[in-house]
Amino acid sequence: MAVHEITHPLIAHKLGLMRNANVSSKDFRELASEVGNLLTYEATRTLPTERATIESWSGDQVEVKQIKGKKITVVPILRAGLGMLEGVLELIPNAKISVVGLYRDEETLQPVAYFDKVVKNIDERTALIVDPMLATGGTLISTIDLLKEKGCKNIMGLFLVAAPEGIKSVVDKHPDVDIFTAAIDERLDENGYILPGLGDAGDKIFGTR
Ligand SMILES: O=P(O)(O)OC[C@H]1O[C@H](OP(=O)(O)OP(=O)(O)O)[C@H](O)[C@@H]1O
Ligand SMILES: O=c1cc[nH]c(=O)[nH]1
Ligand SMILES: [Mg+2]
Repeated sequence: MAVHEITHPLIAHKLGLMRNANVSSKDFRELASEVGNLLTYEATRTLPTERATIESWSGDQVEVKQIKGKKITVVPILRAGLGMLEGVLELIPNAKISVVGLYRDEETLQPVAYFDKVVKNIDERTALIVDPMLATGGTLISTIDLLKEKGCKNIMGLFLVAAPEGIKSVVDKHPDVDIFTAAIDERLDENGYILPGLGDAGDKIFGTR
């Protein structure tokens, strides 16, 4: 497993706008999607390619590269993961989508799973989990457990902000999973919120705060 903090200036700038207490839902949603797009570009950098021969505009046979194998299923975690989905799909528009629904119980901070609709041949695909926040790590660990139970072997996760405590828990439990995050923040507060963080990402994306 590797944890990648993507320190690109565009990502840093957009994340800075999202941290503003007065950011509107419209702006937060647009920025979540844009950062999701940029993280996808980074996370797909190491996808294996293969050579193929095609007929080009001139009628000549030319060798091109294409992504090898069964490719990707994008796994947005409801609700907040939906806020990044459009930006991810802009770069991999043919990806199959496997939706999972989990929320974090506000008292216990434990994840509660309430929905999953995963593509059938997930054992042949790389799963790209998308969720703005990796806090205690409980939600991500449950999602990875679920995907592995269904046979998925290659798993990556995209996050806007991750807490060191959550990253450690995920690395301990699932050392094979690659994590790409726009920022590794300082710590969790006593309610399990990331500091400095973004606040409640789901509420901001859906305007329910
Ligand atoms: O790492 P954890 O401590 O498990 O917390 C992270 C989870 O919390 C948030 O979801 P939330 O429970 O607020 O659900 P929502 O997306 O429906 O708002 C966030 O989008 C992650 O899914
Ligand atoms: O900081 C946090 C932690 C969990 N969920 C959020 O939306 N934000
Ligand atoms: Mg929420």
